[in-house]
Amino acid sequence: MGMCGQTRSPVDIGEAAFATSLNLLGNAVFSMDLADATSKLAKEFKEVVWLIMEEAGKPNIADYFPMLKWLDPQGGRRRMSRYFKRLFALFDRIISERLEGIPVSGSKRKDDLLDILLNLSKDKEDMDLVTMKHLFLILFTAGTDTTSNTLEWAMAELLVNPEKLLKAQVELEEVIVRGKAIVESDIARLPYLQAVMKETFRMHPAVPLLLPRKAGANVQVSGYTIPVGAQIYVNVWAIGRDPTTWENPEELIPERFVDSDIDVKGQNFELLPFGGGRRICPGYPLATRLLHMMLGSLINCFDWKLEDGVSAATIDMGDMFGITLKKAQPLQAVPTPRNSS
Ligand code: HEM
Repeated sequence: MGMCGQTRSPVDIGEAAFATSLNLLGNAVFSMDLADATSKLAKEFKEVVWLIMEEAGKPNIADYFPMLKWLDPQGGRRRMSRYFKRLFALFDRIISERLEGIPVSGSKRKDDLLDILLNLSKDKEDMDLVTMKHLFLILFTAGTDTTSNTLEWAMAELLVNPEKLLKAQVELEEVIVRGKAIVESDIARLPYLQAVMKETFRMHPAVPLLLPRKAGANVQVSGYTIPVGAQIYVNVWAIGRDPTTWENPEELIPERFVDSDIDVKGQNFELLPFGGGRRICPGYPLATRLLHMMLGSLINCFDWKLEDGVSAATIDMGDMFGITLKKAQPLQAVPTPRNSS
């Protein structure tokens, strides 16, 4: 980012955010920098997680015509099992190096998730290596793309609404210092930044239909019968843009969340980007912290403009529907370092 700032060249915001999320998760789980461009293992890891997310987002005709499932007409299942094998081979390598006591290069490891699970596995039979690897799989797939897509949308919305970007930057200058990265303890003192994040969650929920659920019994909801066994999708994208709930739902108005009690913890049904109830996203406390820190730091350390030839009027703000809601055209933006005041 700093280099792009010096050469005034554009940054692919989604890609930078993906690498950052992978790096933060990699540190928490394995004490490893999985975005390290010089590490072969990190490169392979990043590539496989990216391929899995790409594949998971592709529409599959067999989902609409289940009798075609066994045929795997688009080859998605075959490709996905190849990617899972590659990722599990990487997990195997990381786990066996840890068991053999090989130190993690360049890191001061202290009770990361892998250590905790390995210790747990000594007493608990059901915490075996297979369970661990599946847990890592879900953490890395559920935690990276969702976070990076949300950050990309937040930046895109601020770049097409420069007056909101300026307002967020002014708040940061007043509360922190201009040009400084923000830390977790700063977040509580930045209500406008929090409101920008909530507005982004409302307009661009990363998992637009949540994860599918199955009705456990026949139920009546608003006069409709939902039969036992039916697959249920909750369209939080549509809920976030419902004009009977939100005034001017297509506009970015973070102010609607300033002095409002509405939060993303599953209690306010008009804003459910992380779902709710027993299956609410377990990563939401981590994701919200990461997002505030990433967005706050990006806009406090740099001024931003859209790449040459693109303006707020011409930028493509369309989304690409997949398992996560991605910006169809990757956001390219040019940073200029902001000097500390
Ligand atoms: C902006 C970031 C994120 C968003 C919007 C998001 C959203 C969601 C949603 C909507 C669900 C399904 C909940 C439901 O159906 O009620 C989910 C599940 C899940 N998320 Fe997240 N998530 C994010 C980040 C993360 C992170 C950082 C992690 C972990 C590191 C994570 C781990 C998980 C896991 C493990 C599940 C499955 C839970 C289960 O099946 O019970 N997520 N997430």
